[in-house]
Amino acid sequence: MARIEDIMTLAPVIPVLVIHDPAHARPVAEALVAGGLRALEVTLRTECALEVIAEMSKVEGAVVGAGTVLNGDDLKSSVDAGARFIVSPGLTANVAHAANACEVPLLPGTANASDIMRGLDLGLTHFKFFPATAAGGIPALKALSAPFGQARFCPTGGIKADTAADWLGLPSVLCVGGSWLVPAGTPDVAAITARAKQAASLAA
Ligand SMILES: O=C(O)C(=O)C[C@H](O)[C@H](O)COP(=O)(O)O
Repeated sequence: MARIEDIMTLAPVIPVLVIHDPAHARPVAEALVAGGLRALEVTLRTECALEVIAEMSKVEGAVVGAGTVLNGDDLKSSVDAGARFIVSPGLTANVAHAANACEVPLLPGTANASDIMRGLDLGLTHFKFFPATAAGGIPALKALSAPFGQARFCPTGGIKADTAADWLGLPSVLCVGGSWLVPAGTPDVAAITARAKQAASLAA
């Protein structure tokens, strides 16, 4: 089983993907991998998300995970579809236990000290910080990182191409997540690869 830190350090940015058409899965994944982003988070926000996970998993170099995983059932169907890591907007014992049972790395969302302490109790040390900008931005994550020296984060929510580097400058941040790489609509693969290259070149 891979460790979540191995997934988080594949590249400085994890694209958060909302894909409405399974036909877009492979071109989008190929464009992102070509730009240097290998860990891809497919959110379970669309009907076809599990199919998209299966399709993207066929792309060489792609390490495809599921996002918006809200419970154990979501987690199990994502793993069955081929997800190699799991991202959740929050942290519940239900999802953490399901991840252990399925032996899949988990990146659960935390927004405050109590969330992080619940995660530490469950044996977790790597967390999403969500919603990063709305939950207080960089000052909030700096303050939260102080008492939790062992914790490492992937801030997500409101981060864009021009703010990612500031977050990546924090010692507790291994990578950031964001949906800016693949805007809604028919994918422009050249533009996606260009954005991915820019993101991949950021210092983690
Ligand atoms: O769907 C999930 O599992 C989430 O937790 C939310 C997403 O990670 C953010 O919505 C991405 O944020 P933006 O980059 O601001 O679009």
